[in-house]
Amino acid sequence: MATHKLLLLPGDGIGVEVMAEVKRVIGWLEKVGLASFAIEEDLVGGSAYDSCGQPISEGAMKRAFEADAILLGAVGGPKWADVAYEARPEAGLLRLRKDLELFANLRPAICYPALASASSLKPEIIEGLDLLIVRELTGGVYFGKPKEIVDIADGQKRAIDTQVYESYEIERIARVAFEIARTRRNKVVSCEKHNVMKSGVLWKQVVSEVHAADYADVGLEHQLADSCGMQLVRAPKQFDVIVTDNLFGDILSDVAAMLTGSLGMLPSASLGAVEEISGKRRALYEPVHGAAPDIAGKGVANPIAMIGSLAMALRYSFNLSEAADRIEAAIAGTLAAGFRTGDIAGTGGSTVVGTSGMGDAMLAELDKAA
Ligand SMILES: NC(=O)C1=CN([C@@H]2O[C@H](COP(=O)(O)OP(=O)(O)OC[C@H]3O[C@@H](n4cnc5c(N)ncnc54)[C@H](O)[C@@H]3O)[C@@H](O)[C@H]2O)C=CC1
Ligand SMILES: CC(C)CC(=O)C(=O)O
Ligand SMILES: [Mg+2]
Repeated sequence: MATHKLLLLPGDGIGVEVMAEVKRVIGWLEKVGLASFAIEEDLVGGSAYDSCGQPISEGAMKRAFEADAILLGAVGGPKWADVAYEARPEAGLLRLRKDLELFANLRPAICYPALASASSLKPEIIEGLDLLIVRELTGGVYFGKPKEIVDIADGQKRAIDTQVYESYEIERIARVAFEIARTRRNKVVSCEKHNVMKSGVLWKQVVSEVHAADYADVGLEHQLADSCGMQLVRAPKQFDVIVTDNLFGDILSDVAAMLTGSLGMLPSASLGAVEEISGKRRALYEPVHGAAPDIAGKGVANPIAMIGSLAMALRYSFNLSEAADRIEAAIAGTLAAGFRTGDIAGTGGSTVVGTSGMGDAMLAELDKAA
């Protein structure tokens, strides 16, 4: 069996706590012979800043380039609120995404049957929900220049962020969305704001051109981002694949997370281009949520998004679909058996557990099915 190079970057806050549960699942996969890993671990975010004065060290970046895949917990927290902007914890994650050219961020939102009542929406609105947000991850306003705060007249200041998209960036993310849609329900909604933003005008035009040229068999609808947010909470099951830019994708995926019951449920994969000769692609897997300082250190964080991110790594980076299926089935089984962390506890009839208790339940479920 091939041994895969896996870099673990737990990060800060609950990132460390949920990564601890993933390590146990990795140990289980190796124990039963479903996977073999050469594992390295390093710092990112505030923990890296505390150690070396940077949100990611050059050594960690080298390891990231050498890894077959990266698993990242989460970064950030109030401890680093006064750190220089360039060295803030989030800058470490943004550098990883940009330098590794991880332009395609897949954020699936699935409502597990057992959690239909955990959502803030009525069960009938979200039962059976299975949508995928394809978020452009290396362009747009998160990276556009200029990005600054400058002094202007009369003691006033001006803050500038710049939304920049070039057509090749839109084309490649559109292709990812159309390709994936063909393996699902064959429907793409492209989301931008062409009514007020030039980048939205180009986005809509390029997506339409790519569609007409190569994907006319796939359903395509354009929605303005604000309306798309409204539709996500009005009738989320209308969506199959949503393709959108970096900022709108960030916001809409937090909304989609709550449809499934909690931010603690949503995994993600950030993928680079497929290399022509090796067929490999750079990849980083992380939960959609952040470091959750409000619950960090309490042992109550939901590890399912992090464990689901491992399942995505097994599927997308290592072609270990049996191992991925087993983990995803264990997530569904654990929820069906009534185990809940506080964020998805709902009312009555369930066993409320902490982070490691959810890990225990997941391992028991994996053992049961082994
Ligand atoms: N990918 C990353 O590393 C991300 C980092 N952040 C950073 O995290 C810090 C906190 O940001 P917030 O806006 O509070 O977002 P957050 O995602 O950390 O938390 C938002 C809310 O969701 C809850 N939550 C999140 N994950 C959970 C889990 N697994 N189980 C149970 N509850 C969970 C939190 O307790 C909190 O109430 C900031 O520094 C932010 O920049 C935010 C989002 C993504
Ligand atoms: C750099 C991250 C903190 C941005 C974010 O919220 C995300 O990617 O989900
Ligand atoms: Mg976010």
